[in-house]
Amino acid sequence: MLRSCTAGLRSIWALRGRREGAPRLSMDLQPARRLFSTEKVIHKDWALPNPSWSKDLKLLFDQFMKKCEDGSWERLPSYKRTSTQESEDFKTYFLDPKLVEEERLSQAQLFTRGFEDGLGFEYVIFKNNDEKRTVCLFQGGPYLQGVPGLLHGGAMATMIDIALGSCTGGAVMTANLNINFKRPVPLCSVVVINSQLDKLEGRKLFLSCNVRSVDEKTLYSEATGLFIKLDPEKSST
Ligand SMILES: CCCCCCCCCCCCCCCC(=O)SCCNC(=O)CCNC(=O)[C@H](O)C(C)(C)COP(=O)(O)OP(=O)(O)OC[C@H]1O[C@@H](n2cnc3c(N)ncnc32)[C@H](O)[C@@H]1OP(=O)(O)O
Repeated sequence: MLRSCTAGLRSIWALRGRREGAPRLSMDLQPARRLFSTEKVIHKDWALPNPSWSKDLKLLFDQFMKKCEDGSWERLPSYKRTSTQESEDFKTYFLDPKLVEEERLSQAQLFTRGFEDGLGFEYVIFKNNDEKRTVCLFQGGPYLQGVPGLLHGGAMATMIDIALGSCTGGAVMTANLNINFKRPVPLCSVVVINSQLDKLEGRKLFLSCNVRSVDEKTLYSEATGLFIKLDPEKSST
């Protein structure tokens, strides 16, 4: 595990070195091309393998991609920024434009996707629509440390929230999240989050999940969540 983490860090440093050189090169580019490359970063799908992914993560990814071939499972793409349509949909609920300046909003991005490759949240979610469940493959990088050598519980809570939320679809918000942390998660290891929709009651979605090691022998956490479908008649702010 330690070796794969060190190897991961080495490839991260290699990537960082390359990226640090990138702005100098782009100085020569025409503005239109610069805009194009920025657009490419914004629209990049981050739920795909990169050099920081460990052997375990790549292996599981390949297994689930196979399951997608007959259409029973789908890989959910993941972007740094919400699409214009999604942002517009959410504005229906959060109407007060004074809350966040437009300029700040234009810089906004999903914080799980704000890290350099391998340093933060590396994850991909697969969804089985018929069974109303998802599987999230997650590798927490070195910047997510809490207790030395271990993943921060808040990072785990974030991934659990996202994993549970991926079982819902549409405009929902987390109203309640309960987590039992049973075993600490080693930093840079891969965990599997199995989530399911247990019950739908009006606008309330009751969900649960468990977090296990790749070999399924270690149960790291169990959680339940309540998500509420937003009511267009109500403003939440
Ligand atoms: C559109 C396209 C989307 C695409 C998008 C893509 C985004 C790319 C992925 C990003 C993924 C990031 C995932 C981040 C997910 C967060 O981080 S969400 C942020 C954290 N959560 C919050 O800030 C929520 C704050 N709370 C609220 O805004 C409001 O309380 C809520 C949750 C919207 C509910 O308010 P409300 O609509 O007025 O509902 P309300 O009438 O109070 O309650 C409805 C029912 O739920 C019950 N209820 C409400 N809260 C609770 C509670 N805490 N416990 C128990 N019961 C409760 C009520 O008792 C009521 O029950 P019934 O009487 O109907 O039986």
